[in-house]
Amino acid sequence: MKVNQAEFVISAVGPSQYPADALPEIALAGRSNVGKSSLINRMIQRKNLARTSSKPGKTQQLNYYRINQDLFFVDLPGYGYAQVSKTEREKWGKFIEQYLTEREPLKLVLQVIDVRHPPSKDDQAMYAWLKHNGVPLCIVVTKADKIPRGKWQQHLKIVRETLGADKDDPMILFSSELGIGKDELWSLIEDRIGYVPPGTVPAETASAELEKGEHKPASADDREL
Ligand SMILES: Nc1nc2c(ncn2[C@@H]2O[C@H](COP(=O)(O)OP(=O)(O)OP(=O)(O)O)[C@@H](O)[C@H]2O)c(=O)[nH]1
Ligand SMILES: [Mg+2]
Repeated sequence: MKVNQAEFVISAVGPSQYPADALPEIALAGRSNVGKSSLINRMIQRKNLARTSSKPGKTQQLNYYRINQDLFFVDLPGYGYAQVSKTEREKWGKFIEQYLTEREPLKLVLQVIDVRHPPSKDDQAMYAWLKHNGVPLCIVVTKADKIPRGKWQQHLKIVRETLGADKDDPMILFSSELGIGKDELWSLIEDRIGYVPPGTVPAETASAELEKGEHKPASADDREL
């Protein structure tokens, strides 16, 4: 997808604040500091539209970013951040669970995992919970630039095994630093939201034209000798 326009829309703290545009939504879930906001910035090629930080716990609300008039990225607060109080965590947990299970325009959750470490207990619980609730997901294994290329496959295997992921769950290796995986992730998102690039002739129109004979192959008489 060509990103012509990307803008921050709202930090929502409750369903009444979710945008009413009915555009498809792609949400990002993952441990605090794993690189969710950086991933959004890389996908839209902006340095710091989604606020990032080397300190965990930066993203505290559901932050909506509108991309063209095509979709929203929804940056969720990171989980597993010990310094947030237990009551606060429970409150946020309920709010996010509700979003993930009830939000109609939500088309895909990107579960973001750090390539360097086996998925944590929180990652495993999140994966199991998403599957249990039938939420469509893609595992995005990020910070690929932090380990040598020769170790990528081995680490991806550990991620899949530790999560207990199904073999048909999509998994994409990513690096916000270098842009690895960006095109692959866009293709998957486009597929899931049924994106048709501008200027494309829809399949029905093309076949209707063929039926009308507008693209009839040249007859034998027309052929040059
Ligand atoms: N080398 C490298 N660093 C990364 C990558 N992605 C993120 N980082 C760094 O990791 C830190 C955390 O990134 P964020 O994008 O803020 O993480 P987050 O998951 O949004 O964190 P919270 O909002 O706290 O949940 C920052 O210092 C980023 O620069 C990556 O692909 N490669
Ligand atoms: Mg963030």
